[in-house]
Amino acid sequence: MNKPIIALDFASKEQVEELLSRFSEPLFVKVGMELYFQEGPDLIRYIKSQGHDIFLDLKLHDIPNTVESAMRGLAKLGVDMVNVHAAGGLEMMRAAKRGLAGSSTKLIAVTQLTSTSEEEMHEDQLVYVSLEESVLHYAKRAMQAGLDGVVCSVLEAEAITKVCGPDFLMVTPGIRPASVSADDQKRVATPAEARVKGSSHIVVGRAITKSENPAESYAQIAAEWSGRS
Ligand SMILES: O=C(O)c1cc(=O)[nH]c(=O)n1[C@@H]1O[C@H](COP(=O)(O)O)[C@@H](O)[C@H]1O
Repeated sequence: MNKPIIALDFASKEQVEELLSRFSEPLFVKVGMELYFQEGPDLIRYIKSQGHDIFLDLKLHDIPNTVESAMRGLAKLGVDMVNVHAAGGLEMMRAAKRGLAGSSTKLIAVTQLTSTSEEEMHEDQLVYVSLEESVLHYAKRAMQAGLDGVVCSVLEAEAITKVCGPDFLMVTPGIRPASVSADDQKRVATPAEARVKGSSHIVVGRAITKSENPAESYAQIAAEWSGRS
């Protein structure tokens, strides 16, 4: 069972140090735009020096040439996973993969954000299919482009496995233990539901980082995710 990925949605290295100081084991952490835009590659090198795996979540979405060049730069950081928006298209995803050639960094594509409801997808994107159909379409395109998997919600995981097979990564944010508020997330599920529905990884931010005792919350979530509780 892969470790839960902790979303380090912080504004500074000091906050990262404070959180990491509460753990004694190697973690899988996610660095997103908020943190990376303020602390940059030095922070990535720092987290790696502490022995943690990193998902660098910058959700690239641009013309293929720009994405390929950006990925060539990110490949040098030696992170474990990066992502693009599947909405950037098949050619953009292929370009992203070319940019990572020679590195072992996994590349995944965001399908529909877990903060998006079906109604919002219709209104904002004028995409008039079901949300699951849209996510499945993006998953198929990501697979066709040779990517390692997708970011999706737990609610679509079973349908994606049927089409893309069990080895295709399904990294699922929008994870909330039963007692925790959904905040801005619309398509949420518990760690246990993620296991049952076949997620390969869960991403958990606020349920850990805003908790009174992050290490204890992490341990509870990891136990539920792995079926030990
Ligand atoms: O790519 C992501 O990581 C991502 C995709 C998505 O569809 N939904 C989503 O919530 N995320 C990220 O996952 C994390 C979820 O954080 P919490 O809602 O606090 O658990 C945030 O860092 C989001 O940026």
